[in-house]
Amino acid sequence: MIKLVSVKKSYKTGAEHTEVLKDVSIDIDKGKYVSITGPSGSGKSTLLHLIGGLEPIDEGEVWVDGQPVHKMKDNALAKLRLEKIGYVFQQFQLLSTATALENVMMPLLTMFSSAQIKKDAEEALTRVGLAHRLHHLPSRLSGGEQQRVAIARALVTKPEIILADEPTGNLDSETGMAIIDLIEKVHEEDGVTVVLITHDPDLAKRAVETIHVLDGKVEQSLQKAATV
Ligand SMILES: Nc1ncnc2c1ncn2[C@@H]1O[C@H](COP(=O)(O)OP(=O)(O)OP(=O)(O)O)[C@@H](O)[C@H]1O
Repeated sequence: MIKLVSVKKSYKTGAEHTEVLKDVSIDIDKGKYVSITGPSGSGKSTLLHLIGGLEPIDEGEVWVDGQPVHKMKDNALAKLRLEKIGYVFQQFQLLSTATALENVMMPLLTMFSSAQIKKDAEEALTRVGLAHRLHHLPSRLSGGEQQRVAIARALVTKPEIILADEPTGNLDSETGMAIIDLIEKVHEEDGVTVVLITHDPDLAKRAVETIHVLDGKVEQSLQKAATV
């Protein structure tokens, strides 16, 4: 489902040149639940951005569902992202002036009629336990509720892949665990491929495989005691 072949990625800021990923190859099968771990600044978010086609690579190949992300033009990439990928971020990234319902309707705006969009968004919010919060602005929701809205927004297009960048990073441990339970439920029920960045070793162990990022290289390994 996701394949990176000998990928290199660096950033230039003024005279500074940071080589973030040096020679990265990974292979994630359809329906797998994979965690990404590694020290701060090691390149975990960069790796997730490359998988999601959010940033260009310097060298190598990125394949998502058989499509060559490294060769695709902006329009084709936008279509791939919309149809295949749901993102969940640490900072929720909700539009503050839009209600929960409007935030979840947004990814669908170019796709369907308005009645269908509203129905799908309501269903997604109901699925994450927020049927009673449809018309709340993000500022009137708790952190955990805001992350549920973000998950509903990721799910509303029925993606095959969920990319989650530290989704529990801004939440207390109990709320964070409820969010992980929700992501795992979606993974199990829908067979969605999940790639999740986490600093928490216990959370990382719940995935079937772990990709550890260190010094620009990655090591992909099976969990010995995977629970999911
Ligand atoms: N757009 C950018 N421009 C310049 N440098 C960048 C950019 N994005 C990331 N970097 C640099 O690339 C390196 C890897 O960043 P990245 O965010 O991928 O690390 P991370 O492992 O996700 O870190 P954290 O765990 O702290 O979120 C860092 O040194 C960072 O400063």
